[in-house]
Amino acid sequence: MNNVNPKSLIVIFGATGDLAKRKLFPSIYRLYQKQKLSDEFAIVGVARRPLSTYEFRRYVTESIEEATKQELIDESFVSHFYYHSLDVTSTASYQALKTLLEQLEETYHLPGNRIFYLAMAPEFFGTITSHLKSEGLTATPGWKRLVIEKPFGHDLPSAQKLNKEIRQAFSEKEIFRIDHYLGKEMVQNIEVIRFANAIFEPLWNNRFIANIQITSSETLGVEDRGRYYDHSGALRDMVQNHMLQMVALLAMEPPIKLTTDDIRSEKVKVLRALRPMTHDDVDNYFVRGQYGRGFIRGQEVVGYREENNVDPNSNTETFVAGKLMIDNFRWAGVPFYIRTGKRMTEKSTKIVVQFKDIPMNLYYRTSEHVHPNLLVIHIQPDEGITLHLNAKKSGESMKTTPIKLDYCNNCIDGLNTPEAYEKLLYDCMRGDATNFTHWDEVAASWSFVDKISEVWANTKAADFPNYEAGSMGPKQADELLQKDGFHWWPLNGTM
Ligand SMILES: NC(=O)C1=CN([C@@H]2O[C@H](COP(=O)(O)OP(=O)(O)OC[C@H]3O[C@@H](n4cnc5c(N)ncnc54)[C@H](OP(=O)(O)O)[C@@H]3O)[C@@H](O)[C@H]2O)C=CC1
Ligand SMILES: O=C1O[C@H](COP(=O)(O)O)[C@@H](O)[C@H](O)[C@H]1O
Repeated sequence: MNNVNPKSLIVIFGATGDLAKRKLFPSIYRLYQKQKLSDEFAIVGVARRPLSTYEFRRYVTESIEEATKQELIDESFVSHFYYHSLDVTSTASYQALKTLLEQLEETYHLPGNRIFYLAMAPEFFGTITSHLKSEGLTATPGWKRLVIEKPFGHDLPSAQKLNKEIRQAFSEKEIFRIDHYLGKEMVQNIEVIRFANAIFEPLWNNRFIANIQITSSETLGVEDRGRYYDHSGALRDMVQNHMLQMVALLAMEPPIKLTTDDIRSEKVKVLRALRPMTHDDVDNYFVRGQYGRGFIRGQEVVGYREENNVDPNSNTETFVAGKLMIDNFRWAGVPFYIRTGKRMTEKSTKIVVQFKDIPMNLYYRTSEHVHPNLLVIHIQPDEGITLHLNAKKSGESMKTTPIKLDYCNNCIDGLNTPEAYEKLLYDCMRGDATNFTHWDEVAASWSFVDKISEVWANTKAADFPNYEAGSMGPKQADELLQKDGFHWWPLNGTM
């Protein structure tokens, strides 16, 4: 396949914001360095503040230098960047933007392929797409694509409303809903580990797997996103999208082919097979937490309720643990435990697949306990796979000892492992939507999550804050597994 993208023009709405600065500009630069962009490309940044194109180029350069911690060597790169000041809520300046796009397409000999990237607050998504259409910016001789950031709605009804709005201007095939976890190297590796290895797929079911644990922990607090986060919480911010996407990839049936539609349709089936929570189930299956004061790497940090733009009596959860059951033939009876939170002990995303115990312990006289086999998929910061087995303890007669077979992905690729946004942008430019979420996945995820948020919205969490910053969350999250005879496997590799 040709590794260079088709000639296209990218319009970034929200070009002066945090996402553009930290993720999008550095990713475009890396694609340029790797010669994955066509020689002729143009990027137009859009935001309200009045900047000249010269000032914007300076800003892009600084953003990239800050992100890559290197001086931007290739000056010609930023000469492809242009700026247009516009308030997206008013149609007044869309015509001038249209003229700019047409001029650039002429200058760069572009065939009219346009990517509209909405790196802006979600309340603007519907307005922007409607104005793009009414002002004629979507009427282009080439293809058009819309990249849309999360959150995609706040619940199912708002997501449906938003979807209806953007579908007035873009078809489902033209919409690329970003879930940046799907761009992570080891998340993409889940399919390969499962479907390219004869030893796993036969065991990948309720006859051999005891439970699956997915943890995504962060040490950061809400930082400067209190205004958004206090209305969202961890359930909407992390579970509805990233966590459920990982569940879907782990649990889906092998797709007929590795095409976008085949993979997505298998993922949707999993999300639809999630056992819906009844009002009474929520307390038994889900745990919420909110951090109080504590220490992160020896530094004292404030509690969630003391953060900027957070209600001092906030009932918003910054931690969620849950037990999901997938009611289908393959997974009946196997709990999928998920856990995610802010201000936890360490920054780590890991999946642990715990296999069932051997039917009988032949070594009970010499080894009281034979360690369960575990397959650990390290998503971040270290990327790799560890298989936990048992072997004979050296020098001892038939005594077992746990051993690990380790594969480290980023030890080989090191800093060259492409960043999630880099890969997703590249996919979008090539029109590959596999690692973006289809509307059906979004809808099924909201249906599941809405039941939990409804219950939580109507019941105040009496014990908030219920975990200390720097800990692994409230004790109820441990009890969730203890009730089933399991425990969370530690993240630091000591099993
Ligand atoms: N930041 C992150 O790490 C992540 C962000 N996201 C999502 O990405 C999106 C953007 O987030 P983020 O970059 O953090 O947001 P910021 O608040 O940092 O940036 C918002 C951008 O929108 C522009 N803007 C605001 N109002 C208008 C308007 N009326 N007309 C034109 N431009 C406007 C702002 O520029 P100006 O003030 O000059 O108009 C700014 O460029 C959100 O949907 C967020 O949820 C998702 C995952 C991670
Ligand atoms: O989407 C989000 O993800 C980040 C965590 O992403 P990661 O790649 O650093 O694991 C989270 O901090 C943020 O709250 C959420 O909106």
